[in-house]
Amino acid sequence: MEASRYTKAGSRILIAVAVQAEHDVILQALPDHARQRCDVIIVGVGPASAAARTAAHLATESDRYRMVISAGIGGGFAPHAPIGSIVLANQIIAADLGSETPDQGFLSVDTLGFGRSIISADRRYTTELTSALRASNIPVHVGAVLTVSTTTGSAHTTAALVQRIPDATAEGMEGFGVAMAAELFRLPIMEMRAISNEVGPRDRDSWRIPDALKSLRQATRILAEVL
Ligand SMILES: O=C(O)c1cccc(C(=O)CC[C@H]2O[C@@H](n3cnc4c(=O)[nH]cnc43)[C@H](O)[C@@H]2O)c1
Repeated sequence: MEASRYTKAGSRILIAVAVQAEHDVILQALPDHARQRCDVIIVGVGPASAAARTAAHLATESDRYRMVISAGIGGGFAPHAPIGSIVLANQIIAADLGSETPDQGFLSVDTLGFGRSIISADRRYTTELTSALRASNIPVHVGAVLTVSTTTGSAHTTAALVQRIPDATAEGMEGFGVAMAAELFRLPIMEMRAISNEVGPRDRDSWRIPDALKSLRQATRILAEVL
């Protein structure tokens, strides 16, 4: 959806994260001037919780905002998005919203005619933030960020996702929910993921959460300059 379709003219930025650790990192990274213009809310893990809590927040406050950002740690698709890098979404895709079939593979809700599974991120701010991150030597990749209800945990599912969505760059569990809520209130959306693990066979011990949170902190400082 293009920016011209949005009608709200608030001045604040709403940043939606899944868990407390992400909230604390982002809030601490925001300089004072930016903290006065941003609200960081915890919306829980998964798209349903994220959609419900973001929409509940916006239901009474949407006129205050001009942008919603889904942010947090995420899985990166190799070789595009290594651990510690930042991924910005150009498209936010509900990757498991559809139907499995015995003969045609996965059919998205779009194909089934039940709704849609892709929301475009705000192009202008995503481009500006990408440039600013690159100028600060923070590794950043722009591509599709998938929202899943079940964290991908096998080589088979990873391969199937990449085959279906060749631009798959990162994976999280909240982006599409936050984006649906933002769109309901006609607000532009961005998604920013700091990569903690490679998407693939589940190995929780290999998740580098401190590295990802450090990247999230650095990227948030740059975000504050751009917004
Ligand atoms: O244990 C901690 O210290 C801690 C700190 C920050 C975040 C967490 C989480 O477990 C956050 C869960 C959150 O992470 C996203 N995520 C990360 N990797 C993946 C993935 O490979 N596939 C899907 N989602 C991923 C997701 O958005 C979860 O909500 C723990």
